[in-house]
Amino acid sequence: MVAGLAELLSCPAWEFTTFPNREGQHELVLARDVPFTSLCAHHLLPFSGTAHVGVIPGQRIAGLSKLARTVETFAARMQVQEELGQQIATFLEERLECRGVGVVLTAEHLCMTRRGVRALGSDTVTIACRGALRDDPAARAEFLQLAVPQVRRAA
Ligand SMILES: Nc1nc2c(ncn2[C@@H]2O[C@H](COP(=O)(O)OP(=O)(O)OP(=O)(O)O)[C@@H](O)[C@H]2O)c(=O)[nH]1
Repeated sequence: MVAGLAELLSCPAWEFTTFPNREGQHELVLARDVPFTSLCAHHLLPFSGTAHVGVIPGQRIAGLSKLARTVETFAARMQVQEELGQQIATFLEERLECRGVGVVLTAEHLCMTRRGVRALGSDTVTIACRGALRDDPAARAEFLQLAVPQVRRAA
């Protein structure tokens, strides 16, 4: 497990409010376009963009703001984008004991667009999926179609 993640799992800075899944919501719940800013651990320059966080609930439903709070909490560290997505997915999977988690991050890295290679206008998309959103092709396709901006625009 990533250093510090175990500590956060047992003691987040905010209440991770959940509700009983009384009506059997075992379909996708998706928080889209959650803005985030983090700091590139290598260059100490910001990278920022949007997160799309999908959950297929199990016995509990997450308070919706807690999905965005999870993104904010992990983005507050110095990060590598791939690890940020994986940490969010691991945290939600563990806390919610849900059937699936998917995290799509789209971000501009200033270390890549404003210095170095200066690839102005580029962004980076990373995907971290667990459970049904990783292993069930239909569930994964539905999640990505609703989450990924390029797919959404084409639809
Ligand atoms: N799943 C779900 N959650 C909802 C809905 N409406 C509101 N919520 C969430 O219910 C939760 C209530 O959590 P609390 O911790 O009591 O609320 P809070 O202290 O205002 O927390 P923050 O909104 O995170 O500041 C929040 O996460 C809301 O976003 C809904 O229709 N579905």
